[in-house]
Amino acid sequence: MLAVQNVTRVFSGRPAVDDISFTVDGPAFVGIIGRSGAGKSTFLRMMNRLTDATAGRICVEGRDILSLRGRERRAWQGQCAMIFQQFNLVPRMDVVSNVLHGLLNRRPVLATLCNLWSRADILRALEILNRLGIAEQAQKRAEALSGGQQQRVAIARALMQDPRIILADEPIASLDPMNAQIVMDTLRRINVEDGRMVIANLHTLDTARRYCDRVIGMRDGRIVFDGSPAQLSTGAARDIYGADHSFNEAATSTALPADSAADAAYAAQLMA
Ligand SMILES: Nc1ncnc2c1ncn2[C@@H]1O[C@H](COP(=O)(O)OP(=O)(O)OP(=O)(O)O)[C@@H](O)[C@H]1O
Repeated sequence: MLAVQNVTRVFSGRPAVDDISFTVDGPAFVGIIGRSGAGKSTFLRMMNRLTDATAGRICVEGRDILSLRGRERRAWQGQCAMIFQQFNLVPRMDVVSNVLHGLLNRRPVLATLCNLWSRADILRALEILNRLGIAEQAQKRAEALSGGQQQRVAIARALMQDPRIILADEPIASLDPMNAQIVMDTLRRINVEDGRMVIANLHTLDTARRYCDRVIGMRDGRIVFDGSPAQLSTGAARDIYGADHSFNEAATSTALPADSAADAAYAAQLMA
């Protein structure tokens, strides 16, 4: 499904991503970990063509998406939705309009400027919000929601694009542990239930171990680990983070609560 072949991105003579290659066969949940500056965001930005690569190919079902131009490039950007650490919602706009903005690059500019959405689009946005457990927030301004709710709105906006791949750049880095768990559970559901590939840059090892099928470790622009969560030992993590023997895993932990009341309530909602 995805083949990353010898991809490099150089900024001012220095490689931010340095000749990386890997393949993913199905709609897996892939976590990318590594210290700040390892090249994780640059890779995601090349995947969705926000940043050009200096060299290499990224093939999705046989098509090199790095070579797409103009309309084809924009169509590709619609197929791989991006989720950001800071949610990137329009704060003063209501939730459902924020979700509808996932359709931006599919409709005429004038219709968007006049806020003209079809009934079918609005119903779909509400359906997605309902699926993510935040339908009752639909009419509130985005800025009135908690961080975790805002990130779920951002996920809803991404789903509105009906993407094949979801790229999440540190999606829980601004959230408290409970909301971090809710957002990660939501991404996992979308991965499992819809069969959409998720590639998430993560800053905590325990999150990568708990949610990912596969973990890629980057250091100085290169892949230094590629394996299952079970293979991600403390020693492997030490290599990825370039740390010495004093490396303490707790420093990369969100300390997710395993059985808090909020988790139980969310789990009940998922099973309803
Ligand atoms: N637009 C740019 N211009 C110049 N250098 C850049 C640019 N974007 C990224 N870099 C550099 O590329 C390297 C990798 O950055 P990148 O943001 O990809 O790392 P990261 O692993 O995502 O780190 P973080 O977790 O802090 O976001 C860094 O040295 C960064 O300074």
